[in-house]
Amino acid sequence: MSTVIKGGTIVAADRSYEADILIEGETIKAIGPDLKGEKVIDAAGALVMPGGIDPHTHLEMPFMGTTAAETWESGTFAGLSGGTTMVVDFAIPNDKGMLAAFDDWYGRADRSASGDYSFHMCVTGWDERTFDEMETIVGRGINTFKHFMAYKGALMVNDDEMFASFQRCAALGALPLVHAENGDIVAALQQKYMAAGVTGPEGHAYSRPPEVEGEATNRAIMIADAAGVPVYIVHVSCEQAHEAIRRARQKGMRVYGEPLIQHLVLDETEYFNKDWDYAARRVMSPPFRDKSHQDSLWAGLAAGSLQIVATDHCSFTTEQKRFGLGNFTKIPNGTGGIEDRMPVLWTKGVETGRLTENEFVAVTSTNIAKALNIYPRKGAIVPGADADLVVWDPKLSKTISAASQKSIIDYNVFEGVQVSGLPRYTLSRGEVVWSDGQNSTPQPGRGKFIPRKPFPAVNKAVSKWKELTAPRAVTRSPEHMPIGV
Ligand SMILES: NC(=O)NCCC(=O)O
Ligand SMILES: [Zn+2]
Ligand SMILES: [Zn+2]
Repeated sequence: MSTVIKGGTIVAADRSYEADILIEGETIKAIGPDLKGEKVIDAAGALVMPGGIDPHTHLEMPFMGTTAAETWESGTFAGLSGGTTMVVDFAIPNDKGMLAAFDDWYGRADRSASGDYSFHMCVTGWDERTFDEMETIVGRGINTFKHFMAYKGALMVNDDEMFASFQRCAALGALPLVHAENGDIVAALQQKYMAAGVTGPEGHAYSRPPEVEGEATNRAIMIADAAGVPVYIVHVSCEQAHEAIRRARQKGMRVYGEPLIQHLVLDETEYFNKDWDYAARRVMSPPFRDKSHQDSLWAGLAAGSLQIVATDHCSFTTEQKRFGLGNFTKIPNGTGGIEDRMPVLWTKGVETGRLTENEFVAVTSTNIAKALNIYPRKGAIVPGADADLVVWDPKLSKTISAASQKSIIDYNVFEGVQVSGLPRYTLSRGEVVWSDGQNSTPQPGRGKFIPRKPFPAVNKAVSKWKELTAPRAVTRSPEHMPIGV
């Protein structure tokens, strides 16, 4: 079966141009004028872009004594409705280790995902089994390992554990990811504010100030440099963290920075809302910041010091958030955004002139595919690529509302935000899986695991340079040595 997408403007990360796209089976066959296919998709007046990739989700994540309520079925379908055709979720090893975690995550995604997916594997401690299992995990198609510098007593790793894991990543051609917040300081500040009677969601924001994130970001970067490996900092929320990334990149270090759509658009005043539920629903780590930090993140995306926009979609119901009534440290951390990332970024970014349409494609898809080593199978409109495509209609608009969303959560942190720019159609490997106004439904089990090979180039370059510039012993001939000592 062949399909042609007709009459649209292709928007890629590097340019925009008018052409049709011919799809055969699951992949792009040809790009050019006047192409013909058995089925025609109308893209007149629309932009055709690579499907969005959300590199940071936590679907059905067991966390803080509960499990994120957004499921693989609802989450991936919500993503497709907003133009996201692939997600990368975080597998968390329990006592049974990484291989069991992989099987667990794979089993649920395989049964339920409507769109394609991959996983990052979390490193939550360090021992011989972890060392060995990392290699097996790379063999299973995972090239990224996540480290939490926060969540003391749960997921947090210390510097020595992180350094050991980063060295292992370097050896395996894998990329370490880091949640950068100083977990010791956060734990101390949590106690301080609770003791002072600040028990509501605002205490969450007070206990995680930007300095705590900036310090940890800088430390993670330095540890990666010492280990001779690139590093990817997730959910960069503030100028302090952005500054550390900018500084490192200026020195030639390979550091990637990922702000979230939430941090770009929502600010800390959300936590001061008089309605406890309203504020608690917005509790996530790092917390929302003030407008000056938002300006820094937008500038970073335009300047290239930040390259990726994600969601960290980790959605809990209001009932789950209420576990933290009377103690903000018990409010499950996480917010949603998978459905709204692309429309909100388009509206607040491209429609305002903060981003070009090509930068939009870069930060929602192409840069991510490159950073995760699945380019150009994903993130590109070229012959041979998977036909994951969005026919994006800049004239379609809506007001975001929990009442009409595809996500199964009972609220939406973007409630009331007006967006213009939405998918007219979303295609996943050649099939229309979302069609505006047509009652599209989830197709659980349709999504495929996308294996990701180790990095051939960047890790090799970093370790080669490290080796060339490594400190070496000075060779001294006997006449330059003291005698008789
Ligand atoms: N971000 C957040 O608050 N929850 C999800 C887990 C994480 O990424 O830290
Ligand atoms: Zn995190
Ligand atoms: Zn996360």
